[in-house]
Amino acid sequence: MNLNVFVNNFLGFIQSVRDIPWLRWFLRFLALSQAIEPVGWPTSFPLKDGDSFDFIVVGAGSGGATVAARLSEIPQWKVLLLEAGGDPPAASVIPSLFATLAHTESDWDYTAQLDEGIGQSHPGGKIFMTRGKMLGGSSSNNYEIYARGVPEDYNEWSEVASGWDWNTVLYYFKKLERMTDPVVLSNPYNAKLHSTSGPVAISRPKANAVFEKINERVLNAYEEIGIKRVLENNGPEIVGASRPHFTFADGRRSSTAEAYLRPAQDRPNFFVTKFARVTNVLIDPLTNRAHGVRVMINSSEKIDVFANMEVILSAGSIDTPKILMLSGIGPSEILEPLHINVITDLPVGKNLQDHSYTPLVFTGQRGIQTAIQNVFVASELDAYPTPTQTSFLKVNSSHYNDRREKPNIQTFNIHVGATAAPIILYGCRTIINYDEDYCFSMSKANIYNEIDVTSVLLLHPLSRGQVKLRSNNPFDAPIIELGYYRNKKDVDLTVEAVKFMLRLTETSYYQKVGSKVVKLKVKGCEGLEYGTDAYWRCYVVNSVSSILHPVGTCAMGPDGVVDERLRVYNIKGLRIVDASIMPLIPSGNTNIPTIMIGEKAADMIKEDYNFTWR
Ligand SMILES: Cc1cc2nc3c(=O)[nH]c(=O)nc-3n(C[C@H](O)[C@H](O)[C@H](O)COP(=O)(O)OP(=O)(O)OC[C@H]3O[C@@H](n4cnc5c(N)ncnc54)[C@H](O)[C@@H]3O)c2cc1C
Repeated sequence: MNLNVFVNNFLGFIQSVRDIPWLRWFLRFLALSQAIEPVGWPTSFPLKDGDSFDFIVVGAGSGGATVAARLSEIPQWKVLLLEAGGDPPAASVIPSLFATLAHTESDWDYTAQLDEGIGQSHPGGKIFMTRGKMLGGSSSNNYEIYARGVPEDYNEWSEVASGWDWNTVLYYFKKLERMTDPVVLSNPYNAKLHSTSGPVAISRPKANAVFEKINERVLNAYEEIGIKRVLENNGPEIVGASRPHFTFADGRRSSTAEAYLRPAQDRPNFFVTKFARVTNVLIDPLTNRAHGVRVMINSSEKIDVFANMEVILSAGSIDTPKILMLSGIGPSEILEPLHINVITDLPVGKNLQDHSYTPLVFTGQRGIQTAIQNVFVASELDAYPTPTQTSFLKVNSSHYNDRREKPNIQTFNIHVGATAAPIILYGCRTIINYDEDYCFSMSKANIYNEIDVTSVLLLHPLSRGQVKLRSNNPFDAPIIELGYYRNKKDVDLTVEAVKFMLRLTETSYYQKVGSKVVKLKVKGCEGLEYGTDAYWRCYVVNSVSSILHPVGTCAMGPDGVVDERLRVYNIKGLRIVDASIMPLIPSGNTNIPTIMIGEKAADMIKEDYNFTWR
């Protein structure tokens, strides 16, 4: 047993007795020490020009690491996994440090564009579109919120792609999951939806007493405005509020690098090459068969490697469409002006859906004593750094004429003690790219007061964006048009949800502390009277940002890019396994649905080659 395995097992034990304060501190120390030690990740296979494999998987993220590791369970298959980045750094492994990963070498550091007149509080209408560039992809730098979506999401998928209904995908949600929360497991209604034997570790560790008290306060306030409290957000009740579960446990992030690649790395038929950036798929012009990929190794050497059976693209919702278009698969109106030969005209890059959000900031208690909670952030090194609550709700959807049984809004709240203003300013400017006026008005509110930053997320936008090529140079970043609010009904629903959440100031705790909604300086809304309908409409339009869930750019379905078995139309030997295949964005965060896609894809591929694996 190596040191990491031993330490992980030990941490698991300590997690179960973590109410004892000195043990908790010991746990944090160990979490940090094992993250710093860079052992346990797969070593990089030295790829050579002309090498051949059975399957080549491009991108080791939520979808790619999962499908590659599962395919390598068949000993006869030689599986190559190519990843443009390297190992996850310590800040990825330590659960509380995710915010420090933006703009590092582990981030693609893309910028997304808003349409003119939308999101004017972002200089130039630009939003930083962080994507993980390392083993585990965005599962290694995301914010670790655990969400599956609701049954209706997948039943709707199955209307365009058979075999993706809830009952089928639930099997894979359970297959991937190692639920460690005793509260969920001890309730029979909830427990039956969960599993304790999958690779992705899920927890909701008890926080310190100060955080717990704050969580209670916020959840009570939610109840007062009519959002009921539920045991968990992935249980039988599809609307309601709770503390979320997280994709970490035992002081360590459970990315797909951790959950799938580390356990599979010693298989003799499994090869992982890091710092290997694929520029295009090699397609035989006579047969339209994908037979390999062109790869840039260590930013210097360009080589071709070959796939006897299939190439699987798992580069994510931004890079998979980019690679396809550079390979001649995509809309002719984009490829032809760039002098790319069109092999097949498919709606690649279209149908981009994302969860946009509008932040609301509420002031809480005033006084230096509220700064105390910031001290406790350090004590949550192995867990979540702030008190955090999430809720799923269905606000009046008359504008949508929507009868579907699913939530249409998610809220995500982080509570920050007073005097964290410099950190708020940093996050607001550097991570999200709001302008100075906006960020100063937010951080100023926190100098003497604690604040709640409540993001109101639109779960099922009708608007669509698009990923386009900037040029035919594979090293140029693509154009990412988020397309928010192209359909005005999305504005209507968000305004309605924002107004609903404003009622928090009427609840007992918020009243007691004299809570106010912070008047953020939103560009474009200067002349409007605060609190009017016109004001909130302007606020929603111009303070919008991205929760970083782009999906759907290579959608599954008859009008899309892949069929229900994820095979690219008109091309043999080419599949897509990542968030880009989602025909509709689910009711919640997108990491776990993407891992589910990886699990199901692996089984479908095994079936297609007559290996049944259930
Ligand atoms: C900052 C952030 C916070 C988020 N928070 C949450 C959250 O709290 N909960 C949640 O559920 N979801 C969250 N998400 C979303 C979720 O993580 C993603 O939807 C999911 O990881 C997407 O998986 P994927 O496989 O499609 O892409 P990725 O996981 O991004 O994987 C793509 C992989 O392909 C590699 N790649 C790309 N191009 C190439 C190339 N040309 N050659 C070789 N390799 C390449 C990339 O480096 C990457 O490793 C967040 C995302 C981000 C970025």
